[in-house]
Amino acid sequence: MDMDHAHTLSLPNGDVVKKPFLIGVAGGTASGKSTVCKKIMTELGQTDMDHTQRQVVTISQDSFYRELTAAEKAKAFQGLYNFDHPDAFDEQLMYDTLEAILKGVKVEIPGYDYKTNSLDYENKLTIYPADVVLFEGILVFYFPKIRDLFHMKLFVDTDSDTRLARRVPRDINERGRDLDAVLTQYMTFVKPAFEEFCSPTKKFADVIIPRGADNTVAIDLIVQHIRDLLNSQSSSRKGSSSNIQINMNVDLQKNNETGGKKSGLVVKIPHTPTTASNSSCSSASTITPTNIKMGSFSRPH
Ligand SMILES: Nc1ncnc2c1ncn2[C@@H]1O[C@H](COP(=O)(O)OP(=O)(O)O)[C@@H](O)[C@H]1O
Ligand SMILES: O=c1ccn([C@@H]2O[C@H](COP(=O)(O)O)[C@@H](O)[C@H]2O)c(=O)[nH]1
Repeated sequence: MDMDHAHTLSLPNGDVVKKPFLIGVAGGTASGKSTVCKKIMTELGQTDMDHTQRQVVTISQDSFYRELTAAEKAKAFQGLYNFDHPDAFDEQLMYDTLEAILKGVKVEIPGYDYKTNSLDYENKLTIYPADVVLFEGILVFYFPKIRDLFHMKLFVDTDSDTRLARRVPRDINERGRDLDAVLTQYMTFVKPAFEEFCSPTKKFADVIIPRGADNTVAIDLIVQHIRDLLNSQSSSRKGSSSNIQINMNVDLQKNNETGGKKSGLVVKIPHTPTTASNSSCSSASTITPTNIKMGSFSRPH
């Protein structure tokens, strides 16, 4: 199989399949990862579209939890199972599935039933070859092999009080939990695991989104970037030989240096976009006001 440097794969039989652009979306529990992904899909007009026709799809890391034994399930019901430890996930299956998606293969992924703490094979999600795939979850940047598959990495950064305040009612109302179990699980596993495994992965992000889905500036920028990407893909399918250029390495952190008074942005755009991966943006023009620092990076492979 011949893999070109743009966005398609040429199969030995001459067929050409899409090679998706893979975006990882990490962040603590209830930080707003799914909501951010939904907003991105909606703004791109994808949610009303037949799922076989979508150019952007979202999958959840929760679909890769390991099956629990009966004893583990009994613990889980009392909030005494650690779903926030990396070992709770099937890393190999996650990797193989993302690899298949990147090769343009149609894959089936189970849903997840939080009420029974188990994978839901009745509600499988079929992922058709798509242009952009969003993969969201608490530990999507934890595993180095998986982290390296992403072409772009977003971290949804919502403060822990807000996250707890969202998680408690969500787990009670939507995930069938009682208050005692939710708080026990949070204090025993969720909070310590966030500090140990999730929060340190923020440093791998290309874009940090403070306040999650409320941050419309960040989401609009990301959406615009994806639009540019999809446009460049469709023009390249029409015959252009240019690679996809990604001219963002955005750090959407609060601007503390200005004491929060000036919530401006600094957008640096390279004069001449290059394909050098992780290259710094030394000769850049500056657009203000913004609190975004942009470098440039390009699609790996
Ligand atoms: N910006 C927001 N304002 C208010 N509630 C929100 C916001 N973002 C998410 N929520 C709510 O918080 C809960 C967790 O959000 P979700 O997007 O599912 O987070 P995650 O995918 O990170 O667990 C959900 O009930 C959701 O409706
Ligand atoms: O059976 C389960 C599986 C997962 N969890 C908790 O879910 C979150 C991850 O989902 P978010 O949507 O990112 O919150 C994780 O913190 C697990 O503790 C669960 O409680 N039960």
